[in-house]
Amino acid sequence: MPRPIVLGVVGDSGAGKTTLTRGLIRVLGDEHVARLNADDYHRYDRRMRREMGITPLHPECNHLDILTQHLLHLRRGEPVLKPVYDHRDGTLRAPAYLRPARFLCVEGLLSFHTETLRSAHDVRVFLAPPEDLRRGWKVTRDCTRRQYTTDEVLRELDRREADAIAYIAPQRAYADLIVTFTASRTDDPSHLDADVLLRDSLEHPDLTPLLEVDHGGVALVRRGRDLLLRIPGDLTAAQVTGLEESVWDRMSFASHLRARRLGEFTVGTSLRRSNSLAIVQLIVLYHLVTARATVALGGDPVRSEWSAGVAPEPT
Ligand SMILES: Nc1ncnc2c1ncn2[C@@H]1O[C@H](COP(=O)(O)OP(=O)(O)OP(=O)(O)O)[C@@H](O)[C@H]1O
Ligand SMILES: O=C(CO)[C@H](O)[C@H](O)COP(=O)(O)O
Repeated sequence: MPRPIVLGVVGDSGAGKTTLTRGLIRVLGDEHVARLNADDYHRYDRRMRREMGITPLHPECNHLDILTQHLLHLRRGEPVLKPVYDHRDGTLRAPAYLRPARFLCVEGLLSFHTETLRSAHDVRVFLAPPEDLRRGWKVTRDCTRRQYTTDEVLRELDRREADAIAYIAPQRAYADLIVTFTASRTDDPSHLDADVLLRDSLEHPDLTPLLEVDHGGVALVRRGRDLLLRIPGDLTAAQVTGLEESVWDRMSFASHLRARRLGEFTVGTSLRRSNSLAIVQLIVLYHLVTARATVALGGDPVRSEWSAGVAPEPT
């Protein structure tokens, strides 16, 4: 069996890593995806972190060495016995087996922190929503699913600020795609705009022909060696379908995946849908299935390291 294709999704807590990944797993099929959440590699539980005054964003608060070993095993197609962190009450639990599959989706706060970690990923995505949006997302999520009060989440966010700047933000320089959802036209979370910086470290789908057709304000702008794709949150259903069809047409070898829906997310416990999220997920999906096709034919996905570590221009 060809080796698994490894997707890394990095961003601060509440930035949307699980939301992006969940849709991809639905489309690829649960049975074909091994999912690794790097939160499981926290060195200390919630109570110990509080007593020690350390935040989960600090590299010392995580077994990054073990995470690295496990990623390399999984990438070679070997199972691992991984630690388990339970977000419902902030405790460490008994370890669990994770078996490799066609794709490995890794969500993490610090998965691009070292060169060895970075090079274990075929596709690297960094999520960078504006702070006010992320804080709102985290408060709602932590209060509904992680047993926190609003005051506790806000205090915790303040405590983490320095580590977020020191350790989370610098990782964006190593991503192939940097995604920023913004509430510029409306606060409705189903209609957020999305900016996707397509860095030249990967060969992205050629989206230029799309822009010859009117896709309702979708724009592709050059940013140095990179391209910025701007997706307005208020596209009509027909415009979205046209745009999605154009990307699907560029991955005809994955047409069997086409029927499933992308773009779903939750607010608290209610299920919603976002077209801009669906389009972002489709672009990531393009990279996963393209890399898979390359590996299946005995090759290795091509990566240009020219821009790795070079801070991208601001959007
Ligand atoms: N693209 C999006 N559009 C609308 N809402 C979003 C989007 N991404 C995330 N959210 C909201 O933010 C919440 C938190 O997102 P999510 O759980 O995916 O973040 P995360 O990065 O996985 O967090 P953590 O690292 O803390 O586990 C979601 O439950 C959802 O309400
Ligand atoms: O930054 C986070 C990523 O999910 C979490 O806050 C961290 O993993 C600790 O979890 P919890 O707040 O549930 O104790």
